[in-house]
Amino acid sequence: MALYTRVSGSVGVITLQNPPVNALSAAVRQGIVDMMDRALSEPEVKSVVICGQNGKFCGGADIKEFGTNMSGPALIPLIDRIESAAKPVVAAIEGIALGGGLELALGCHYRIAHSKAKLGLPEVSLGLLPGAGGTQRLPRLISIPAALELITTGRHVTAAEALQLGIVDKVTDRNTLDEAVKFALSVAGKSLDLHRISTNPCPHPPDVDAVFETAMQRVRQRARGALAPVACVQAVRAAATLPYAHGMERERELFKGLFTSGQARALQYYFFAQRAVGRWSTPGGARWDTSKPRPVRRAAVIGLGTMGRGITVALAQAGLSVVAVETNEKQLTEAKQGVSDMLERGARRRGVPPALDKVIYSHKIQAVADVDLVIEAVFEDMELKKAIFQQLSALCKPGTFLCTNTSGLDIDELAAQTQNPELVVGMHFFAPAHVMKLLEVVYGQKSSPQAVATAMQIGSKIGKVSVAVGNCRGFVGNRILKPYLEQAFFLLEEGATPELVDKVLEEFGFAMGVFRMSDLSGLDVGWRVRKAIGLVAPEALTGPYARVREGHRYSPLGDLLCEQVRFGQKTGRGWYQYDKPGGRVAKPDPWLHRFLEEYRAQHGLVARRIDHQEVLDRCLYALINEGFRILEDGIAAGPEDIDVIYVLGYGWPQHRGGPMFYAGMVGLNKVLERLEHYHQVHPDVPNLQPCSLLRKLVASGSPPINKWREVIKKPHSQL
Ligand SMILES: CCCCCCC[C@H](O)CC(=O)SCCNC(=O)CCNC(=O)[C@H](O)C(C)(C)COP(=O)([O-])OP(=O)([O-])OC[C@H]1O[C@@H](n2cnc3c(N)ncnc32)[C@H](O)[C@@H]1OP(=O)([O-])[O-]
Repeated sequence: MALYTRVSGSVGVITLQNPPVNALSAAVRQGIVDMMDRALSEPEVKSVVICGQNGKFCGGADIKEFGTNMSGPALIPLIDRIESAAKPVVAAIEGIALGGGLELALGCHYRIAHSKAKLGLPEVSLGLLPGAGGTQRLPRLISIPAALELITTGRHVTAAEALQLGIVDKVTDRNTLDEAVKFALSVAGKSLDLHRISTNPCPHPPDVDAVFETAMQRVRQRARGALAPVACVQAVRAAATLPYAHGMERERELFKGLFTSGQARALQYYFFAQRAVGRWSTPGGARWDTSKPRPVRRAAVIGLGTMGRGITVALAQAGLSVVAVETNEKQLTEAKQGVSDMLERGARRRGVPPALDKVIYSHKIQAVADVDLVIEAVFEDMELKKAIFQQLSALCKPGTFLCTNTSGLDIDELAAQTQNPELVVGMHFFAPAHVMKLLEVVYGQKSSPQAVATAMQIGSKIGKVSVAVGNCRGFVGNRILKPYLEQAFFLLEEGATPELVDKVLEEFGFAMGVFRMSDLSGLDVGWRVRKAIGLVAPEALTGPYARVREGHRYSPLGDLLCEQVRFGQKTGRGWYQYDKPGGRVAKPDPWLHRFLEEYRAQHGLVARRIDHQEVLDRCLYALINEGFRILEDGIAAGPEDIDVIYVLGYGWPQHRGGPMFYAGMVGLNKVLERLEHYHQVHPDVPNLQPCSLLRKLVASGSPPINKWREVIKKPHSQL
């Protein structure tokens, strides 16, 4: 809807009304058309202002309408009509002008923004390009290089930057609508010739071809198979090389191609999935809207290794006071320097003072006595963690939430060490903790709804996407990782190389193949966990049972590499070789290829040619199968939780939506059929046996992903 009022006698004000972000739904578009007609036909009205209600100009096209039968007036002619109006039209931008919202503003003759407003064309992150003239008008207004950068990254700019770039004519700290009305009065009757952006030529840099070539190279490198960034460059090129009308045709054609691509669907699903995870629930009935978090003013972090330092920085940057505890004096001294450096670097980047005074350091655990919440981030060792939880339980003031940053140990076992297990919850950060957007909030059998709600709230306060998950080995992310890694190892045994497996996964769109990723995160981490749970038995490494554990196929390849102190990048050798310890450029290692050959010979394995499809099928479907088990077990409340975790924490390509969405796209019956096939070939690999929920979904006619929850019915423990 849009509301019309007349102010100061001669200014028609059109207010977009569609909470929460005034998206351009059919009703809003119709409202704008009707109200523009009215403003243009009233002789008393000399100029027009368009604004949005509740301090938000417009969040763009209504994404919920995509994929439905879109009705109502089309956006492009609507914007053209505004631009060609004989009366000046001023956009009063408060809050946001994003996507179609900014395109609407670019159709206006003038733009006034509040100093706190954010502007941008983020369509690329939805698998689209600005399809209502944005790719043709923005370069005409702010130059090709600047427009390319904004459109291909989807970056939001502040009002100050928008002014500098020339996107807006004025920035104000006062009431934006009042300022826009004043401005509209001042420009009434003046020529609009220079202010119809589409009629202006597109300014050419002298080296225009080189500009586009560089932009194309950059997006191809970053895109990892995503179509939209490439199409964005092509559309801006059309602005530079074609007259406006033809450029618009090209924009429409490219937009259509993207709109109907599976990638746009995947990215739009992912957009809503990121928001859906905030509406968390647990099998015990705790929910986001009924569980009240408790305010946290002071937090403590125990253990200042890499994770603890990152968590301290994340908390301090969000304005929380942090007591940072490290009992090892040498480590404490290093951590002080490390945390301060990170805070200073972050502050420089964000143009704010560093939050150095938010952190108090101590080498005594007693310093936590007065905090509201503790995050334990010591070494991944159950006995050590148990001892710390016992101490925390005795030391902390009543009601302090006790959280652990374990990446997979049993939350209930830790909670059992405390007097108040309901206050214990997992907060699993991902390295580097001050950068990575994901937080798994792990509830145990006894975690109270308030503890879960508080951890979720802290997550959003520090800028994370928090996902509430149940307690099991590895929680969601690391549990799913296991069968994926396992398949990669098996493929090596059967004849593949790390290079082949990584190439296939990177071509699929993963940020890094499984072996390069293992080298980066350190092979010793998983080795230590496998040792702790008794999987690494030195005497079994060469014997007949070297490749069997608990009756199932097991690959000791990772263990054997660790025996050779090949821990990955940190030791300069892993699945690849590096120039030096800490080196980052992975090079194929002839030693490793020989080692694989000897290993196969030793175990009577005959290498075969493995094609790309098999690598992809086995790695991805094993992972997806575990995802279905997680849903079946109630460890994740819905497929969105798994997808968000996998995209944000494990480098799954966003434009493929996440593993569960991908399964739906491929077709659940195909996933089932392929798993059945591979399980038949490898009956000793239980992870390839299709999970019963997958069978149930297929038997129910493979419903769309938003209907899966209806099929998942499970018994659960109570919170
Ligand atoms: C030839 C064909 C021509 C086609 C024309 C194409 C036009 C154009 O180029 C395409 C577009 O504009 S594409 C669009 C380009 N625009 C974008 O990409 C902007 C996307 N939006 C954002 O980036 C963020 O939502 C904001 C920064 C706006 C607000 O952030 P925040 O304050 O953290 O709040 P929050 O939690 O994020 O959202 C609150 C609620 O609003 C909901 N919602 C939001 N936007 C929506 C939309 N456009 N729609 C519908 N709903 C939208 C959101 O789901 C959530 O709902 P819930 O039910 O409560 O969960």
